[in-house]
Amino acid sequence: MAHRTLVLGGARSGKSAHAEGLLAETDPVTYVATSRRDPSDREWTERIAEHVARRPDTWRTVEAGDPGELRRVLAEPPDGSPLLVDDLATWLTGVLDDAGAWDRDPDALRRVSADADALVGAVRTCRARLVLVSAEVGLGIVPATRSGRLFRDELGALNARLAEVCDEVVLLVAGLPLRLR
Ligand SMILES: Nc1nc2c(ncn2[C@@H]2O[C@H](COP(=O)(O)OP(=O)(O)OP(=O)(O)O)[C@@H](O)[C@H]2O)c(=O)[nH]1
Repeated sequence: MAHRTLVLGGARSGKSAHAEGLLAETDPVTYVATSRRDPSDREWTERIAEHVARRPDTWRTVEAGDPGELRRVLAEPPDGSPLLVDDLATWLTGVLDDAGAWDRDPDALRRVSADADALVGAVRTCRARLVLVSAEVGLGIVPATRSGRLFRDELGALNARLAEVCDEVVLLVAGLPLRLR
């Protein structure tokens, strides 16, 4: 069995469901949610509620909207249980927000880079079975905004580094898994 799996895919590709399926026979699982809740955003709140409703009752959820929280969970997985991290694109959004990096300030970008290094290191040394979900956003047209291009580039680089430290890598396209490693 793979120890570290990276599940990539575009929006609505079915990557979360695929990742959940990989751990369906395992119980309990710690689900690490990296997105930040925003009560003013009804659509996002409903999406999260759908996720919560479809997870087995026995799974534990860790709210890791603070990017550093993910590192802490990877270093000390609760009860050594398998971890499902959903997802690295929202984790990166939080890092870019917190660093104030959207305008490409060099110091802010250095902080982003340091956080990415620390994350990759924490994934490499994580002792628990680990399934990481991340978005593949590099296949469409070049984003019109500087911030859009920054996000696309930073996420593409992060995904490549995560793939290096995972023993299994899968790309979801139209709900179908394509095994890359
Ligand atoms: N804060 C929080 N976020 C959650 C929770 N459950 C799921 N999420 C977030 O929901 C997001 C996934 O939403 P989806 O709508 O499935 O993503 P998608 O990319 O459009 O669709 P798929 O590719 O099909 O997975 C991830 O960023 C998760 O962090 C939760 O309990 N709390």
